[in-house]
Amino acid sequence: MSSYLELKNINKSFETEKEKKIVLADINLKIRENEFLTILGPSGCGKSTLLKIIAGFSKTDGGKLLKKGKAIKEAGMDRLMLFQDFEQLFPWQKVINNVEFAVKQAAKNKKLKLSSVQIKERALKYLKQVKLRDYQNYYPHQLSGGMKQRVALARTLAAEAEIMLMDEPFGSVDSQTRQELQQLLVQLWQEENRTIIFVTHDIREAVFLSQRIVVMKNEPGQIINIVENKLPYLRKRSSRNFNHLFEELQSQLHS
Ligand SMILES: Nc1ncnc2c1ncn2[C@@H]1O[C@H](COP(=O)(O)OP(=O)(O)OP(=O)(O)O)[C@@H](O)[C@H]1O
Repeated sequence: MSSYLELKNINKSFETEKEKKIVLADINLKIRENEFLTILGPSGCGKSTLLKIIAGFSKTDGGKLLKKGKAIKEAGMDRLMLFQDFEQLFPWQKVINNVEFAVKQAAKNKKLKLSSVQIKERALKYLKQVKLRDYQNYYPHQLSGGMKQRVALARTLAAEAEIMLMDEPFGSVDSQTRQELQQLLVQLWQEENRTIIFVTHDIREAVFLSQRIVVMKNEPGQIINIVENKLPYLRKRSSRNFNHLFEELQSQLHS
């Protein structure tokens, strides 16, 4: 398997006044370019910690993170995180300016000179993709939670992050909006060449979204299985195969 991103023997512990707690133990994982990978596991198994290590926000106790064979030790614009929190946009900027900010960052990174018209055009392209073009002049506080997550999604796309690290981004929205956002994300992933690493504890979300599902267990956080999900997109939540995979994953998580 060609490996784009590789986690090699990653270990992580946190020290508190009382004890040293091993959170991640010997994590080994190869991630393919442009794949949609989900990390599924119970609360506290270290999913967010693992994502932060990939983002370069959190140091490991040992092990390596490699991208195309080269060690990466710091955060970079190639790996951006999207969180559950609705308040990840700049509240003082309109929707369009939030996205333009990311377009400018991406251009700066590539040493590309863009005119203000070009910057706006690019930002609008991403807002159109998340179906929020008509809300370009709204401020974040004038949007619903699901809309804010769509702007955050547009901003990550506009930043041209090759790797999108998503930490339960739809965890705070109602179930109908959540399903709509899941469908939108699959569509965006199919349109854009991005690698997505998505953290969730929701089995159905993992089955709906991803090509591979990394199943983790608790105390210490370890990978217990990696499941290939070959169900054709767009997945039907009511289908027999969908529910079969759901049950298989459920039994793995509870074993
Ligand atoms: N900064 C920290 N200091 C001490 N312990 C921490 C810190 N960050 C995380 N932990 C501990 O690491 C463990 C894993 O936390 P993490 O947030 O990665 O789990 P998770 O699988 O993402 O959980 P959830 O699904 O509930 O968000 C937990 O026991 C948590 O208390």
